[in-house]
Amino acid sequence: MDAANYANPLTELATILYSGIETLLSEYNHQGVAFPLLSQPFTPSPLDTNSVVNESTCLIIAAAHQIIATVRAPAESIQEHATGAYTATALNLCVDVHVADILQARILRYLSTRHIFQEIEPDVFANNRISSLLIKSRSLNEIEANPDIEFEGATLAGFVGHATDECLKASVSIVPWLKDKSTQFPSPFNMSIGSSISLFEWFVAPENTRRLRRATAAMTGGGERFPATIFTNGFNWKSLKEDAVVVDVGGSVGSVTYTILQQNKHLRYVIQDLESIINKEAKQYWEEKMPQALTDGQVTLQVTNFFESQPVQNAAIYFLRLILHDWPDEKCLTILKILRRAAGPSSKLIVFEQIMAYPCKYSGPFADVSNPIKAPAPLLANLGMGAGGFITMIDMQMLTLFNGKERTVTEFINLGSLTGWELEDVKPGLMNAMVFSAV
Ligand SMILES: C[S@@+](CC[C@H](N)C(=O)[O-])C[C@H]1O[C@@H](n2cnc3c(N)ncnc32)[C@H](O)[C@@H]1O
Repeated sequence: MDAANYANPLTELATILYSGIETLLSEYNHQGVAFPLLSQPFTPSPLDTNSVVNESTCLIIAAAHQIIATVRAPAESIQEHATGAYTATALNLCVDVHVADILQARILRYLSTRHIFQEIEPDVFANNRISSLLIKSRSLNEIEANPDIEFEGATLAGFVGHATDECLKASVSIVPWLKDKSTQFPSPFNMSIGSSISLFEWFVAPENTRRLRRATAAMTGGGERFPATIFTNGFNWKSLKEDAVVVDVGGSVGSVTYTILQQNKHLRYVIQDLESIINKEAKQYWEEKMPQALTDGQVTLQVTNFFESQPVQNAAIYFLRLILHDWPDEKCLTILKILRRAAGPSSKLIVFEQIMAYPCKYSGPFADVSNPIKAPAPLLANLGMGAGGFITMIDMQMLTLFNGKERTVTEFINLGSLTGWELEDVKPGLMNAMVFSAV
């Protein structure tokens, strides 16, 4: 058939790209805010969570990536992806020797070419909007005097350190682990360290203390990257009566509880995690943020292993934020069964996680929240790198570290129905709030 009969996907992609850019710029204009420049350091803006900005950004990124994949020589695409470890390694060095803070390394040319840092004249580098996020919140003098504070408030530096150290080393074991059908190791990470202890137990060893602090900073701050409304509007907390109990299962320091508590002072909260987290990081977090919540009993920190028991019976709410994705199905079933046994008839379970969208069409239950932005053809249904990039990256990280996974809405429904929980509501958003009732 004559090629001229086909609409050229490149032309359609360019139309999506242009119209996305027009929408984006007109929203900034409308709000009276200048569009940020790549060459300027990052500063938070009220438009960071604006829904028009978010939607047009997803469309622009999806179209731009698809254009690049279409026009770039396929061999070049393969080579760039296959050597992604260099980007990771270069970022690792930046965080480890504080390059974003002092700007000295030659390796910066590699990153500047990928728009992380900028080379403003030969051999002179400066931070840009992207690299500025690696600057730690404490000064280098403060960190030298007290290395324990290195990652305090340094979310992205924490994420880079975690992703480019233990995750990168473990990723080398993905292939041998997948190929070895008789492996005794629960995950590629375990194969890389030659032991079956979980990442969380491994972090407890004294030589991994810095890694634990780094990963905790990434997780806590990772929580802050999601607007507070995901948690505060994910459920009608005001509908719960005075002193109703909310249990944050595997809550780490309890940063989600803290967010919910700010608007719901009428409730009581229990934050549960392993001993190493509860007795140190979590205690420190609450003593700094809200010490009276611990003394007056509004917040209880409780050492609990979610595979073994649930000490709080008949709570109004049990919630799990970013827990199920750490574990394979059979482990999730254990966690959910233990919660179901402790639950009363009106207890609810809330799972805060992202839902994995299919890159192809999906029209089953909760399809609207699974693919919230309608993707115009010829974009992928999950918007490719415009929306599906982050969750598929985290999915690989979960596979590497835990043999865990990001799940589709169907997979969440199935986990619930096997353990006595029925999915009754899903709130859309950057992260979804899935509300299950006990059946
Ligand atoms: C990905 S983090 C999520 C933390 C928290 N829910 C959040 O969103 O900030 C997973 C948490 O599960 C905790 N954890 C791992 N195994 C556990 C277990 N067996 N019992 C209780 N908590 C556990 C870890 O210590 C860690 O804090």
